[in-house]
Amino acid sequence: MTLHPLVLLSPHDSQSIDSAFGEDGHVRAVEGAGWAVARAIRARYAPCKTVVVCGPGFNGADGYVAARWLEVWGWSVVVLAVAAPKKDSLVEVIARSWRGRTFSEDGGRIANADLVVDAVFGAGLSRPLSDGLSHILRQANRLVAIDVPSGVCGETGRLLGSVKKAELTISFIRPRPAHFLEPAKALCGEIVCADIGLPADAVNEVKPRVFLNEPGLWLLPVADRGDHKYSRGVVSICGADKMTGAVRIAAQAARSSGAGLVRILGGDVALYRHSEPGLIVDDVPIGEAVKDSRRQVWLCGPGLSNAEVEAYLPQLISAGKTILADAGALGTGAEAVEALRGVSVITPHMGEFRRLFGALAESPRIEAARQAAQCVGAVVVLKGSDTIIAAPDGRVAINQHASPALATAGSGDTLAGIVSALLAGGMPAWEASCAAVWLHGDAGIAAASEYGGWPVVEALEKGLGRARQRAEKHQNAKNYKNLPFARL
Ligand SMILES: NC(=O)C1=CN([C@@H]2O[C@H](COP(=O)(O)OP(=O)(O)OC[C@H]3O[C@@H](n4cnc5c(N)ncnc54)[C@H](OP(=O)(O)O)[C@@H]3O)[C@@H](O)[C@H]2O)[C@@H](O)CC1
Ligand SMILES: Nc1ncnc2c1ncn2[C@@H]1O[C@H](COP(=O)(O)OP(=O)(O)O)[C@@H](O)[C@H]1O
Ligand SMILES: [K+]
Repeated sequence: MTLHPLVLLSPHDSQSIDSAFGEDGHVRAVEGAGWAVARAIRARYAPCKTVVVCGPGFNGADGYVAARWLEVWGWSVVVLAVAAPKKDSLVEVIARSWRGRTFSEDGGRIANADLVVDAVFGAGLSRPLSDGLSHILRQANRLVAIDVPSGVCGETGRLLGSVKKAELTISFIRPRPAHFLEPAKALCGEIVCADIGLPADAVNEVKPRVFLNEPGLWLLPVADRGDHKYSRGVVSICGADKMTGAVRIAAQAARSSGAGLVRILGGDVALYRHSEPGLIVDDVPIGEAVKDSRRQVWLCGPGLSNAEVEAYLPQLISAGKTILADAGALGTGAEAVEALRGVSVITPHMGEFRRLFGALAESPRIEAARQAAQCVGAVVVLKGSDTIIAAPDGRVAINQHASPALATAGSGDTLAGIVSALLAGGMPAWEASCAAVWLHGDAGIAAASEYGGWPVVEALEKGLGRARQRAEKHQNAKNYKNLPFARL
């Protein structure tokens, strides 16, 4: 068994791996890690005056090994040991293998260095970085971080103190969630992940819950000769009377991402009937429509007022439909959360999330999404530049495949349409949501390149067919390409 290439290692996973290494294996792992750091640096910088700032734990140990290699290769290196390793510890043994110049006080060396390597603390930081340490690192002109810039919580991307931005961050085995979560993401620079080998026993011990959202994490159903419109899936959308644009955008997105049939029920029926000819528009009571067993998947929320949501949502839930609740269906407070029980997916942006879950919105986004998913019993797609897709069973995907071109009104309706189409195509809720976020991002990237970075929302749906094609091509690939980090 191997560790899935899209796993992101939490500090807890990392500790499981470390315990599987045993003492000898751990020394080899640190040697491998330090060597990888030195190689990544040598590949990017010319030999220069370098200070490696080492902390008391294994992050520091990686730093001592990297210092040793850089010096072997003729670099001018000094170590600044900001905290000594614990007496008689493995880190102390590894630190002794560094025979070069070592200082315990900065004495202006950092400010005068061409390059500073931050080997102070790793991803499992347990308490805030002291002001003294942040002050030392902040003086660096160019900084390379080992594992994470010190002060970053590897699990959540939260900052535990004032953190200096790195140009390059080198991590091991698999990247950390923090590398792709704001605010830490913006401070990591280029991410490199080095393969330092994995003890055989470790794979069974690691129970990964966090993944990078890329094709291969999920499988889209592929077109089949025997397809018919019902096998491709039917999406029904609750029609709005006033904000009709949101409904039409969602409907077009669902059609463009593979739904066999898209129907709008109610709202401004006359207007919908005069919009796109490929839509079916129904003017029957919701109680009637839910009796049709082919209409299992419903999108409820885009463009809807509170009163409209109240007229649709309870009936859909009691009919046992597969529901995506978005926008208008994401009301305020505990009652609104209660009203959502029974839906499969919710897609809040941060404002909607705060409205629904109040104080939970102050937690780091990954924690907030995970807890909200457990609370509602639905997949939570917490939208943003680092969209998080959390399942009630604790799985979380972090999406990087996106573009700021998506920051345009109606873009969320497009996403809701895509998720609905994939649910109707038979994908489970978490996989459908992850895949939809990726397709949405891919369409955004393509539209940005076609329209110089500033596409209107209608441009997104045009890119969805191609986005799906790209995902289908990559989802079976064994060697993952185009990932948002380099491999070493
Ligand atoms: N499996 C892998 O992925 C591999 C990982 N590797 C490397 O191991 C690194 C993780 O090592 P690590 O566990 O020793 O943690 P690290 O941060 O170096 O030190 C913790 C020490 O710092 C202390 N301390 C904490 N916070 C503090 C604060 N604010 N202010 C002051 N002190 C503070 C803390 O004290 P304590 O909380 O115990 O009291 C403890 O003594 C990882 O980042 C990577 O570089 C590779 O070598 C090989 C494979
Ligand atoms: N800077 C950004 N980078 C990547 N994606 C973004 C960015 N800004 C917004 N998005 C995406 O665009 C969509 C906007 O959704 P939403 O705020 O609901 O818009 P609307 O309500 O206008 O349809 C979300 O999927 C979000 O993740
Ligand atoms: K570090």
